[in-house]
Amino acid sequence: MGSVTVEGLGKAYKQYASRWARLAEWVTPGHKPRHSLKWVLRDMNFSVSPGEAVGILGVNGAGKSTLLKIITGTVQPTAGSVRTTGRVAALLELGMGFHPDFTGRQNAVMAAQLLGMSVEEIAGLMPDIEAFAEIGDYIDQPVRVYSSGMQVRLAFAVAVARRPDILIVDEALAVGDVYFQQKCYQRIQQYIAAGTTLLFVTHGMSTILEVCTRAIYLRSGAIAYDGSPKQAVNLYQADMLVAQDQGSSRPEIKPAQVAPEPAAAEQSQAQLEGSTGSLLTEAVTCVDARLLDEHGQRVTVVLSESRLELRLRYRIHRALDDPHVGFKIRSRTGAVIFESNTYCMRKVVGGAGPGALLEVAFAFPVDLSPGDYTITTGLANGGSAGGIFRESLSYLHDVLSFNVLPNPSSIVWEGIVNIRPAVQWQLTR
Ligand SMILES: Nc1ncnc2c1ncn2[C@@H]1O[C@H](COP(=O)(O)OP(=O)(O)OP(=O)(O)O)[C@@H](O)[C@H]1O
Repeated sequence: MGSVTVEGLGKAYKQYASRWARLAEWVTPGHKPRHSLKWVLRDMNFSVSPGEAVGILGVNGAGKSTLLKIITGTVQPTAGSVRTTGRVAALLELGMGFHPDFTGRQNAVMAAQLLGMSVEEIAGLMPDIEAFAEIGDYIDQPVRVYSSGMQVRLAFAVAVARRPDILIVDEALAVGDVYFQQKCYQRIQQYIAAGTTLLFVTHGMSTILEVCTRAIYLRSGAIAYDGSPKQAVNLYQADMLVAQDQGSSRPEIKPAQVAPEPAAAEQSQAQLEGSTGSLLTEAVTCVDARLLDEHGQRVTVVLSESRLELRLRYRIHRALDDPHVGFKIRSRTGAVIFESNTYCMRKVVGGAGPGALLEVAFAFPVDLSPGDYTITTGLANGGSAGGIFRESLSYLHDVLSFNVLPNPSSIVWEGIVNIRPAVQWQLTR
């Protein structure tokens, strides 16, 4: 179950010198060819065994999407063949196949039927689809009013409602927000552990390294490497480096973007309602959570190696003898990159009574690689040397998110944290 065999695969598109050449070919008797063939995939051979998680990488235009579309049957090959065994679920293009005038629920039913599910099975899975997509009442609105992120949420929820034998994902997750991405990665990893085969296209190198057991590196429509994810990523990055040296495809560096200024309390509460794993008690309310840059501006996008400040405000409703506040930063895949709190930082906030307002600011360097991160915050009472608090009073899971952009003067090449190594060398000739 869940295998893919690709033999002698090739794909060519017809290229015409002009629109008229296409028309001329069509109208001339015998359809005299006026096109040349552009081969975008050439002589591909590989097989994927059940349970493998295969990343497919390559620069823009290398042929990744075309390969996945041929495997899922939405594009026909010009040469060769593809065989799959088992149930395939694919997430290729945004809301692919969704009808804009039908509601999310109707589209979900149709999409699930296309995946081979029966009406009864879909009815049974619908609560799970709704819960996973987290789009609330929008499920009964026509898809044309959905944001692109909502479409991805629903499409992914349907694709993974039942564990497929083969799951094919093409960058689609990059559209969703970081909270949803983490949830998707967790589901993907559960399914891989349960035996699902994964074919995964992404430009996120760390994702390939974290999720995949094997990687195929495409260069100009042909397999340049098939093997360890690490080696594939090395090759890809070496090619990118050459391209950058030649002045092309250098990543665009944008200035820090300043977030609009909504009432932060509303933002955190709204976020909170949608987030799972949060803890709310009547002892305290988090009335504000925001990220500020070096100029005191609210931000959601920052440059690697700049500085950030996390500012939190809590209204305290009952006497607390030893309150402490902490936060953790998580990566797109949900891994905790850093966690600490005022207790671990050897700070005594001091007792507070009902009605008090506690404001805490954590300032830190963004020594992180480019990518998406979330922040989870917490307030507890009564620190202990064992690291466990007497009472946890507020825990806002993934209450904020931010995106780190590459800094042109940064030394980071890949990874998650920038450990700023010192370097020394000696060259003896
Ligand atoms: N319908 C089409 N007609 C003509 N050429 C096409 C068509 N679809 C794709 N191509 C070409 O095939 C090549 C491979 O495209 P493909 O989308 O598979 O690349 P990719 O590696 O997925 O790129 P990206 O990372 O930008 O998504 C590109 O040169 C593209 O222009």
